[in-house]
Amino acid sequence: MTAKAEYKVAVLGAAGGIGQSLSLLLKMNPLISDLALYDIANTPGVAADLSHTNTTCSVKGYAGEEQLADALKGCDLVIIPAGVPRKPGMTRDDLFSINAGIVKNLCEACAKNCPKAILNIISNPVNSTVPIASEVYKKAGVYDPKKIFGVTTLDVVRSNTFISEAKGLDVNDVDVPVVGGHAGITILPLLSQTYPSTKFTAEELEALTVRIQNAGTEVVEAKAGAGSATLSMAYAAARMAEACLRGLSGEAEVYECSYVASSVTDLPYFATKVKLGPNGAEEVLPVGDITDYEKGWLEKLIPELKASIDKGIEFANKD
Ligand SMILES: NC(=O)C1=CN([C@@H]2O[C@H](COP(=O)(O)OP(=O)(O)OC[C@H]3O[C@@H](n4cnc5c(N)ncnc54)[C@H](O)[C@@H]3O)[C@@H](O)[C@H]2O)C=CC1
Ligand SMILES: O=C([O-])CC(=O)C(=O)O
Repeated sequence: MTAKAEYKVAVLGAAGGIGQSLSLLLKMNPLISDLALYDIANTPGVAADLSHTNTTCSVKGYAGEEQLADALKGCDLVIIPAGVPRKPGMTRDDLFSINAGIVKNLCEACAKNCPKAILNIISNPVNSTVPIASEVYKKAGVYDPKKIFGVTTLDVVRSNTFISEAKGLDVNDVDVPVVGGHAGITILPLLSQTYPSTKFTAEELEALTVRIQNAGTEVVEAKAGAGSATLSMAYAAARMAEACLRGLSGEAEVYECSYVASSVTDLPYFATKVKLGPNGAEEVLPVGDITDYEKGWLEKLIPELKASIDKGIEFANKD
């Protein structure tokens, strides 16, 4: 099925490291008719630059809070990579003090100007920023749990890459579900569910699991103070955006792992595979059969993820 270019997508934080690369990938997506690039500054330049590429999508830059409403009006999908990235030695939770307020303000504007749009939240700590966004939408009376997604696609992209390299598989065939959240031990790759079915030794399991959990830090350390993953994140966010738009367009059987409102565990938010459709998250799939090794990680991650969720909910409701 070939869907037409008919969707308006906004990127909030579009002049940043992720924002610029992601905007380029979105400009190449045939499903998108209008791309709105918003940031506190520099988006007119990014938009002028991108507007010279000969793809169908039209692009416009919006800079400063007074232009945010116009950027959001009529949007089908809003992607949020606004906020500060990590430096070596920091955890994602160390970004909370700055990014929580940024995400809260941007989500207030989304709830007002495009309440029915799908939200893809990239800004860290995702484990807390998704609960913040949801609380903002509840307060505004427009909450729809099917529409708010924490972007954890990079964890899947990394798992597919590392496992295909370790096992000599064609990376295009490999699919590894990643559940839980998006920080340290809350990232739980389910290697026992690797497609195609693959056997791992205990040592391989431990090394791959820990590498996937620390892959963000691997990039932060390699960039040595110049930020965190931007190119691989833009690639992953473009993949998630495409899945959301294919779902909206009515395409059947579109799935991605994402951190969403969930009743799969006792936690109110949890990442598992999600079926995407015309209303957003049509179905949140269960964790499925997991090994004792994976159960051990799952037990360990629950209290940490709960604390991050509670922190986000408390922040959003504090005044
Ligand atoms: N979910 C995930 O898997 C990943 C998440 N991230 C997160 O994405 C975020 C962005 O990372 P980068 O692009 O590398 O950072 P960056 O610093 O290069 O870009 C961030 C952009 O946000 C903008 N910004 C700040 N306040 C804003 C506001 N109120 N409204 C609109 N824009 C605003 C800045 O002007 C800047 O252009 C970070 O929080 C980072 O931790 C990064 C990689 C992976
Ligand atoms: O590690 C970071 O701070 C950025 C991020 O979320 C990732 O690369 O997975």
